[in-house]
Amino acid sequence: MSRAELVVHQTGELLADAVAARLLTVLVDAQAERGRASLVLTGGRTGGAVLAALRTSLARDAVDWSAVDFYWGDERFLPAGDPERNETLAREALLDHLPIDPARVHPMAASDGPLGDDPDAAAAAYAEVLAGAVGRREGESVPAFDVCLLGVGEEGHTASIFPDSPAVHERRLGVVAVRDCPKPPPTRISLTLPAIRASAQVWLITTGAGKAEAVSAALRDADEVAVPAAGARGRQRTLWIVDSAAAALPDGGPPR
Ligand SMILES: O=C(O)[C@H](O)[C@@H](O)[C@H](O)[C@H](O)COP(=O)(O)O
Repeated sequence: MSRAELVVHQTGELLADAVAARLLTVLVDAQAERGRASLVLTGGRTGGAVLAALRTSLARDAVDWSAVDFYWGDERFLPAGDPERNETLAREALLDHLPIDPARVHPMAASDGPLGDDPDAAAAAYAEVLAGAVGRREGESVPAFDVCLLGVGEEGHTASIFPDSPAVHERRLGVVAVRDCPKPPPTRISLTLPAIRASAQVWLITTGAGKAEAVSAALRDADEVAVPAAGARGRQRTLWIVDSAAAALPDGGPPR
């Protein structure tokens, strides 16, 4: 697993544009190398801002969007189209504006879909999607995502993996149902840390002073059970991309 690298941008707006630019470059390079690319999307404010910045980027169409596989790191287990779903956020901010191949968009199940209101069935179904995905390495049950975008919570959660939760202790399954989630809504589907760690690159993107403690703890190699975001590492690269407020500890010092 790669060591965490810190990238600081002055403001949240600049961060969104800079992550969009960085993402476009990685996707173009992946497609130049093998004709396709795969991206794991995240929910949350910061994740949404990056998608909007991608939509308006002048270089947007340097990517062949019909050859990108889109996945989600987590999803709120709600009815299809619910404004609180990360899929709804991604479609409105970006996907509805791109010439994507609908067959290459892989949302996590909604609570009113064919699987019914059963988050365990939804998690198992998503694990099947990953197991059959292109780009999966021999013997692996999860594809080597080119980039896994992740948000970070103030207490150090990432995706829907919260401190000392069943999800953070999961070592075998790649996708789990999450119940009684401290961040509403309470029921979610989430990739686990082993699934996240199958990624070539993991980018944790966060802004605001409220995240500074979590950023600092993770960059100081906090235990992943206490700070799940600390366990989100890519095989090739792990980037913590934050704004100045999230990079500065209350005493004004840098995170490390
Ligand atoms: O479904 C979700 O809520 C997200 O996946 C979650 O992990 C989010 O990314 C973080 O809580 C950060 O959210 P903000 O960027 O809004 O602070």
